[in-house]
Amino acid sequence: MLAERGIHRSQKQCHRGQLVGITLDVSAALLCPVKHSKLTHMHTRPAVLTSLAMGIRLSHTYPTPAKRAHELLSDDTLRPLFNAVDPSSCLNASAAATPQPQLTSPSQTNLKRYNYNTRVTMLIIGLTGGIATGKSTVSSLLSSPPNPLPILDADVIAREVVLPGTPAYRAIVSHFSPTVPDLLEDDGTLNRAALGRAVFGESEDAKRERKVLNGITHPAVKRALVWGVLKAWVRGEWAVVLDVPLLFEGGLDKFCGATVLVACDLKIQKERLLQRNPHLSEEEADQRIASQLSLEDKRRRANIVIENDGSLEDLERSVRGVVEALKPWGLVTLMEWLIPGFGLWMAGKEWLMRNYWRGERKAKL
Ligand SMILES: CC(C)(COP(=O)(O)OP(=O)(O)OC[C@H]1O[C@@H](n2cnc3c(N)ncnc32)[C@H](O)[C@@H]1O)[C@@H](O)C(=O)NCCC(=O)NCCS
Ligand SMILES: Nc1ncnc2c1ncn2[C@@H]1O[C@H](COP(=O)(O)OP(=O)(O)OP(=O)(O)O)[C@@H](O)[C@H]1O
Repeated sequence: MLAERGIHRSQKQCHRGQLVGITLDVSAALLCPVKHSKLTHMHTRPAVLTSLAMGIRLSHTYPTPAKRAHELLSDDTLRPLFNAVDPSSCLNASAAATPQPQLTSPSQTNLKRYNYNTRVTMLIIGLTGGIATGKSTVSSLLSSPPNPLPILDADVIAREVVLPGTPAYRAIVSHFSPTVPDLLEDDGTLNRAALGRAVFGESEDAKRERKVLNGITHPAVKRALVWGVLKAWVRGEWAVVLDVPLLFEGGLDKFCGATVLVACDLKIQKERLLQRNPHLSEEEADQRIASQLSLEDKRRRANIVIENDGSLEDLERSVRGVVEALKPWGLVTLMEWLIPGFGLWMAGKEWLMRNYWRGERKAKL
């Protein structure tokens, strides 16, 4: 069923910017000879030496999260998931031309371009979505047992880097205090509602001020994310989740092995936003939504789309499916470490495909 729908071809599209992965993998080979020597000496030594000498990572291409999901779930369970694949994302022209059945349930996981190259050391999962679509809810599910993943939440970090005394705080006060009179609370912290009113919206002024605020906060947020990723890698996590609302806008998706979008209908998004932030007027809610790349654009860019229009139970089910699909395959991992030629072949293939795919992407956007 999956092959008919061209799902198998779409893997060529998702070999994307993985400099972090490459660096981590080469570093792993350099730093972890002990770990590798736990495997058969005769085989692992040439594997490690080859990867070091060539300076090429032994990539982890898992062409088959979908196949894995297929094995775990029945065809009936999977059908609604794969029905949701955007035909334009398939390379297979005949599959793209096939009429696509409509979504059959309100909350589904859209697994597309599913070959999110997991790697020896750690998979970086970029979690994003529009404002109030449910990223934090998904994050908390991902960080819960039985398979808790470490989460780096950009919103939380963005709050920390603007605490009084930080360079970002000083820069914000210096730039915004002349135009935002109520910029500071009594205790000296930023009045976030007032700052929000100054930067959200589609007017030229708001756009300019948002650019300034992003220019101040984003470098600090990115630095904190890099540290967080390194710490997770040192701890030996198999994956780390970057919960970043502006993942695509800020170009951070280039460093992710997989990108997961939490999306929902615009009307539901606005309702959830107003319910969660009752101090916002309808107009302010619209302005916040309009300050981000549209969900349609994000849908086109993401590897996985979680449609969060249904209940929390639906969402929980979708998240479980995503984790299963992303989990590494032990056998391929072992093969790549044991057989250097196989690992190198995978790395070369990936390099070619990544470049090919990036060309495609530029042409499409
Ligand atoms: C403007 C600020 C003060 C408003 O604070 P407030 O407490 O009302 O909102 P909060 O920070 O909780 O953000 C809520 C949501 O708004 C959206 N959002 C926040 N900043 C931005 C932005 N610069 N552009 C577009 N959307 C944004 C995100 O979806 C975020 O999840 C604050 O959002 C901020 O400092 N933004 C700049 C830093 C940033 O870009 N943060 C996002 C993660 S990198
Ligand atoms: N499936 C769902 N059913 C009902 N309510 C939901 C569902 N998913 C999320 N919500 C609610 O919607 C609101 C927004 O969700 P959440 O805070 O997770 O969004 P977010 O994308 O992280 O928002 P932000 O971009 O502002 O950080 C919350 O009040 C949450 O409880």
